[in-house]
Amino acid sequence: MSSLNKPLIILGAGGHAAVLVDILRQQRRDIMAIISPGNDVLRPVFDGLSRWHDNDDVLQCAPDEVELVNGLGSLPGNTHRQKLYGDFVCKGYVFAKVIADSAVISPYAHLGDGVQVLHKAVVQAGTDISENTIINTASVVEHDCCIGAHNHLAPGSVLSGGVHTGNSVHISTGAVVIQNINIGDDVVIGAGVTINKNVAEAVTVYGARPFVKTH
Ligand SMILES: CC(=O)SCCNC(=O)CCNC(=O)[C@H](O)C(C)(C)COP(=O)(O)OP(=O)(O)OC[C@H]1O[C@@H](n2cnc3c(N)ncnc32)[C@H](O)[C@@H]1OP(=O)(O)O
Repeated sequence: MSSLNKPLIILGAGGHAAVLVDILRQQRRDIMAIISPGNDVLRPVFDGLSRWHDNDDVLQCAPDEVELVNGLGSLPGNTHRQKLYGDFVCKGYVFAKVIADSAVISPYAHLGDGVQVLHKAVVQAGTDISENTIINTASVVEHDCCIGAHNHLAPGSVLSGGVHTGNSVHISTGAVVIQNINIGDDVVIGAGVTINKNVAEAVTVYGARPFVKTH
């Protein structure tokens, strides 16, 4: 169970982490540190925050003293974000939810630990979103959807009512899924694609295939 009061440690210091820290600073959340293992040039949004260099630096804090924020972004085929989440959950740590103030979340939706809902995203009533999933900027998850763990709904993607996704699904920027579709585990839906049939697990769907129907 996550709390709004515990100090946060941000794992990662790239573009996705920058968006999250921006949201959290606007909400005046207590950020204890960001962890940036490399020699990245730090962005202005991180100014004034303590910088740690190793993910294991988290272990100096007991799991009940802090909450973690998964600052790694998610692209098709890259499992670092999911692995990082699993490694720290196994050690007893909890990942905080990050919800932008401009997001619209129904009180009748359920969000799992570590779910991130970014600016202008909408999550409608009856929807369930499992752990460590990103609902990215301006994406829409309509009523009664069931979204698996470790999904990434990239910016501007739209899931109509009653869509079910498995775990580790990536729905790319601007993709659209019509109502009551089932999408299997480990699927990638390409940018801008419209999905109107169920998708079996572990496939990538991309490219335009317009139909022309005579009236
Ligand atoms: C805040 C953020 O930035 S979050 C990150 C958002 N980014 C995303 O969501 C990533 C989206 N990625 C995609 O859509 C990718 O194109 C994928 C994953 C669907 C496919 O990637 P790959 O398997 O590497 O395919 P690849 O790039 O080799 O393209 C193969 C062919 O399909 C075409 N193609 C690839 N994706 C698409 C697409 N979405 N729509 C139409 N055509 C496409 C390519 O142009 C290429 O055609 P060509 O051979 O005639 O040149």
